[in-house]
Amino acid sequence: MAWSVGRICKGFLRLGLLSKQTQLIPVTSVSVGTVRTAVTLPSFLFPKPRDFSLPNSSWGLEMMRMYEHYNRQCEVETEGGQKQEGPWQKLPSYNRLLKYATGGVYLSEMIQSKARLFTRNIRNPGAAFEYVLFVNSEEQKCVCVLQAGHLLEGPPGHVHGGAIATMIDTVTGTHATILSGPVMTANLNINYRRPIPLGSTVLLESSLEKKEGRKTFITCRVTSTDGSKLHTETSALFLSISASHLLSGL
Ligand SMILES: CCCCCCCCCC(=O)SCCNC(=O)CCNC(=O)[C@H](O)C(C)(C)COP(=O)(O)OP(=O)(O)OC[C@H]1O[C@@H](n2cnc3c(N)ncnc32)[C@H](O)[C@@H]1OP(=O)(O)O
Repeated sequence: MAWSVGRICKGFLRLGLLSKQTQLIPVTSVSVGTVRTAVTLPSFLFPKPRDFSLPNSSWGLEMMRMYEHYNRQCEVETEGGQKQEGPWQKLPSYNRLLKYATGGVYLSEMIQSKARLFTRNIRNPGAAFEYVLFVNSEEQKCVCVLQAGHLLEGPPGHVHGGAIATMIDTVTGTHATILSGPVMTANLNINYRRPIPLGSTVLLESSLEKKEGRKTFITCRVTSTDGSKLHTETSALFLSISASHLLSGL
């Protein structure tokens, strides 16, 4: 099992680099007696996975505007007219993580399970979490543009606090993974300052505060897209873990 855990680790570690280099290679693993072996299946058996972070018909004007604002900065033109990577990089988003990680090899139990990423398991576009993440490696920042759909209601007309916490965990967790490799959330400390209207588009901005050994401390602010309204402030602690810790469910 050591080799497959190693590959899974690699998949996690590459998460932050996926958008341009990702080669989607469907690989499965089968168990024969006690020996587990990797089998590459012909790609025509697999549909191309959907990248949920691409625009769809449910995205409103503000969601599109903010998406384009950051997407434009993923590729810039030099004075000589050459295209090169910009300061931001868009992260793709699938409804399962390991299945589509580069070189992804995963356990047979996982193939058969019906597990889906919580934030990407509602098929109806615009109904719940519509979001896209961008990462800025130089500034060690992540930004998420979120359009909160009608199924996320908590107080009438406003977004549920748990749904907000889910998105904060997703953004800071992704950011911590990019910075530190496999991690788990140990602590999320959220101050809810101002409710978020259902259907609105907001920004989640995540910044590295510090790293101390296995600990990665991240802060995250949720604001209106023009930055004038502060909705929540969060400090989060992530602890680096070994992939075997994650897979053994300890
Ligand atoms: C690519 C990703 C994309 C997906 C994004 C979604 C991200 C979603 C992320 C999650 O939601 S993860 C799921 C929610 N989190 C959990 O279920 C974690 C459950 N808790 C654990 O598994 C363990 O408690 C944990 C791995 C977090 C820590 O256990 P360890 O045994 O590795 O650490 P240990 O308890 O020995 O503590 C190590 C250090 O951290 C400190 N620590 C641990 N938990 C803490 C805590 N809660 N608050 C403050 N400090 C804490 C602890 O005091 C100690 O400090 P010192 O080294 O300075 O002594």
